[in-house]
Amino acid sequence: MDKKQVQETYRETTLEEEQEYFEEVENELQCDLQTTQESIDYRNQAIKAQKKYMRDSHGDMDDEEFLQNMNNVNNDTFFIEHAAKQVDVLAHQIESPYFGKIAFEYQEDGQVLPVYIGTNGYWSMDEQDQKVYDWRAPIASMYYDYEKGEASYQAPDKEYFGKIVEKKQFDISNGRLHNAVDTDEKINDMILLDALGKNSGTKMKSVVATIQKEQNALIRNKTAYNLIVDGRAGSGKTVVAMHRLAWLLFNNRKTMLADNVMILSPNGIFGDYIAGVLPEVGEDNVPEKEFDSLMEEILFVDCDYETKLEQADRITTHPDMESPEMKNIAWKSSIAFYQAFNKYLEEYTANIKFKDFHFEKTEFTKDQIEKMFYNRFARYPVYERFEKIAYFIADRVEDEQDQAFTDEKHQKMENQITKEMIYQYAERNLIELYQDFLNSQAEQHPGIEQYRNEYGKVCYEDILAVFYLQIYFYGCKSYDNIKHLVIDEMQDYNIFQYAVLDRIFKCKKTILGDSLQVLYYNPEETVLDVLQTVFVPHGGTGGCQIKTLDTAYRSTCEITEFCNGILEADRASDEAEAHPLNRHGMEPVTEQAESIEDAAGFIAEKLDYGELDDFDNVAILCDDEERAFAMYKELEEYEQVTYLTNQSTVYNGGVVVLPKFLAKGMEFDAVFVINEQDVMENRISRHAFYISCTRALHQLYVINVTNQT
Ligand SMILES: Nc1ncnc2c1ncn2[C@@H]1O[C@H](COP(=O)(O)OP(=O)(O)OP(=O)(O)O)[C@@H](O)[C@H]1O
Repeated sequence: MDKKQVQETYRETTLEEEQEYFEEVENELQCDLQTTQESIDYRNQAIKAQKKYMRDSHGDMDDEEFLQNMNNVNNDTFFIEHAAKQVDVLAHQIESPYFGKIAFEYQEDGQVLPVYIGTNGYWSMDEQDQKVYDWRAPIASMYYDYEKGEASYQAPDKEYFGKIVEKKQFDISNGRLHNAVDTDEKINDMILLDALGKNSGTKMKSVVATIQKEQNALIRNKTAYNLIVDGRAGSGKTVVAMHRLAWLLFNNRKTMLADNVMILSPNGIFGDYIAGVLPEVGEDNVPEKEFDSLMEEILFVDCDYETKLEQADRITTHPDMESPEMKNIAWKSSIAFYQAFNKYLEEYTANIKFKDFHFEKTEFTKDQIEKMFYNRFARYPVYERFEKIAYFIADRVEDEQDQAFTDEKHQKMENQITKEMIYQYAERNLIELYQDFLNSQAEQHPGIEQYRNEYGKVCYEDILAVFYLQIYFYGCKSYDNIKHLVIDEMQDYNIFQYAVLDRIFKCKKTILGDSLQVLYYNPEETVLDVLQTVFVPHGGTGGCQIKTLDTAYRSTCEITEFCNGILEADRASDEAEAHPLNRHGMEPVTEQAESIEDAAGFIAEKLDYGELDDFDNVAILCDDEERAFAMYKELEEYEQVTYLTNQSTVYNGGVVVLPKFLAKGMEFDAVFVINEQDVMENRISRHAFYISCTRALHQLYVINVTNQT
């Protein structure tokens, strides 16, 4: 650790001194940018020359020389790709190299280290000095965690203690230092409020300069295997998720690349919405997937099944919790049902009837197979155990035939043996097996045996259980390269989905959501109960740490309080409501409209009078796709109005009409919520209403259509 400045008594820097330091850093960055750019140009010339040489002397070249030349071209190309990224980072740094500073006085020797903190770090080759620290560096954590006074940070070697003797925030943009202010809590609040008062933009941005202490603790959490964040609407869960990924990638450079992490997202638009955050902090984007496409990719059971959206439609058409549909969904997503199914599968597995097994002239006794199946390989999925046993049988065949098989022949034989064993002992149609289980439960739960919807498709809640069954038996290795999984909107997954995800992604996870933003609600148990059932500690791994976030950063105080009111009756006594920040705006407006045309007229008037012109993003949220389309038709003459569906993957701002369920996780400067039903009537519609209203940053309009359909 370099301590650059040793001072008897520390004196805070003046603006002139900061200006000097700033210019010094800017000059170095400019030089670095120029050198990097020149080396790119040089390598580009080299590639051109190399290619020309290869073309001209193609006939005279032997293979070795040709390969050597190709290698040179590839190396240069690789260099250019890397340098181009560096150019992007440097260009960004020249605009704004850092946003904050602390000076830390070490307890052990009294030396003071000034630490400038930026979106990316900067190491000066000339001075061999860390001019700017990346916000993810261990020492930078103190900037978010402490005011002036005693502080400490955990470096890889040990924890360092001391005190912060200076803390500054810089106003830097377009390569100019406009101001430097000494910060305390009050100033921090002003800077945060200023950031939140701006328009939302169509893509999520990084907020490295204003990360809050409680968010920082989650972003840098090292102790949880599965970190669960239950945070109120707008409390920064997605912010935490994206910055945590950036932190993980930065601090595990050697073992974790962008391809080794994955985000499970609620829909395609959400993926587009978050796509800018990682590149902004100099990281590559990470793969992102929706649960249903993961299931489509892995599930091999041959049947027609309902999608999540079709299930959502069924839920909204039967919102009565006592209807047979809802009762079935509730029961089949419950912890008790999951446990009963597991018990059934354990019994099924325990009762497999083994016999002596013959392959060619080699024999394995029933006892030998049973021992391997129930003891040695008991921790593997059922059919994977057969694969493991097959390996030993193939070895025995090899020995007895006194031949050395090639790897390929060995593998072929293992596959054949596995197939044979499954056929002899355990071959079952998974749907039939599931049906058997349902029938076994039918006496206690009449109607449970019904697993197809009115169109003959396997219901969504049932296909999730069947998917689990497949993974239980066959396992899945497709995602063994993933080292961290982020699951956003955790309240939207049921117990089978979590059990499947736990078996497919055998890695650490960050799981974030809001138990109040649940659409379909089982009053008996919460998503937190579900997570604690699935993610139990085993063999030193697993288990979960549950954390909460209660401050609502997105919306004005007025909107947050309006939203809290919607769920007042539903909130359990131990569930905290969202705490608004001290950011004020217009009171939410509630209007009555006679018809959808009337509601559209209200919005059109605002468009005509330019009342929404100050906003980049405005959303009109309708009950479902059909109603959203009808509203869009009313407003389509306005060229800034567009329509978003479940198939949309890009959102470019403007005024957008979309169904309420698609707005999950997103935010807009102003929101119009169109209610064509009595939204306060039942729990599901109240929650859908709550989710819609919590999307608004600055203005909220609720339009209740009276001639309800
Ligand atoms: N520390 C912060 N500094 C600046 N802005 C922040 C901060 N934390 C959150 N925000 C802003 O608050 C808004 C809400 O954040 P985010 O979308 O992460 O919340 P969320 O908890 O995922 O919300 P929801 O569950 O309602 O979708 C975003 O505009 C985000 O940029």
